[in-house]
Amino acid sequence: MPHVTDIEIIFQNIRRKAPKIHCLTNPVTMQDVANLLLAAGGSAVMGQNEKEAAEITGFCQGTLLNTGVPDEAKINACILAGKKANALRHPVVLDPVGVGASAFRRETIKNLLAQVHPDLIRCNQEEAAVLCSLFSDRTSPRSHGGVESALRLTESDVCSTAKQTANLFRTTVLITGAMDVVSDGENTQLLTGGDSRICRITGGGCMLSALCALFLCAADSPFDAACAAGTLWREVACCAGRRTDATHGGIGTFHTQLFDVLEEKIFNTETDL
Ligand SMILES: Nc1ncnc2c1ncn2[C@@H]1O[C@H](COP(=O)(O)OP(=O)(O)OP(=O)(O)O)[C@@H](O)[C@H]1O
Ligand SMILES: Cc1ncsc1CCO
Repeated sequence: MPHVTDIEIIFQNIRRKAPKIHCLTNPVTMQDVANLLLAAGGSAVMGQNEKEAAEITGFCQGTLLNTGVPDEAKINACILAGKKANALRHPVVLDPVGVGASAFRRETIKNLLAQVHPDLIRCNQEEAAVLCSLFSDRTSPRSHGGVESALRLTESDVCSTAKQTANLFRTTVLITGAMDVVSDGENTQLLTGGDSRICRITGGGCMLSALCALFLCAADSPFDAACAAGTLWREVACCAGRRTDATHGGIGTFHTQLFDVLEEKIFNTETDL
């Protein structure tokens, strides 16, 4: 896990650079993703028409390929944006939402991964297992949870899956769930804490993927960025939960508090949360 001062340096870089992220995302969580990036000190440009995707990538600093609610044109736009970002050496984050949910998703995301190199894959346990099965002889999970994970891996299995995914795609991976694991194939880091109420709002993972894209624009390596973003998002959920309890709030309060706490952590590090 990055040292506190390393996280502070990432925060300073974000505040100074205000990175703009080209987000190819999904209509379910699009507004949360845009607001999260603004709360965290960056900004979003949503553009997923094939005719403009690469052009928009060119003036942004990072690229988020969230394949939720896919169609052919959207995946083609992801490929165009991803290739352009690779050519410019801009960081690319892939969030392969529900990749196991249909043959169409498996085929199109496999095609995307054959043409675009993500610097970070942020996914849940089931999505990681399905990705591995696409490019190895690992068997695909037999039942799937749609966009949620039907898998509940042990700590040692999730660590070995993270390492396998990182090695297979020569990248860094952040697998989320009851515990998170970051691996670049050599280093593996477990992240714990948080608040399980995050599973009762949609987009907890989509927002984290956007935060990772922002942190990749401000950290020394994808591994440091993923550890810092994953750790921060769990701390944010924990503080949001405490504040929700203190005001006897429900899941709507928790959702709103995620944005308030994130903004305070990045812009007012002196605040006692
Ligand atoms: N049981 C849990 N307890 C605490 N935090 C959790 C738990 N499960 C997931 N999280 C956290 O929720 C966030 C989202 O992870 P999750 O695995 O739910 O992503 P996802 O399935 O891609 O989400 P979505 O599809 O809703 O965007 C991560 O920060 C993760 O650490
Ligand atoms: C529910 C849902 N379906 C596609 S994307 C999404 C948001 C959480 O990933």
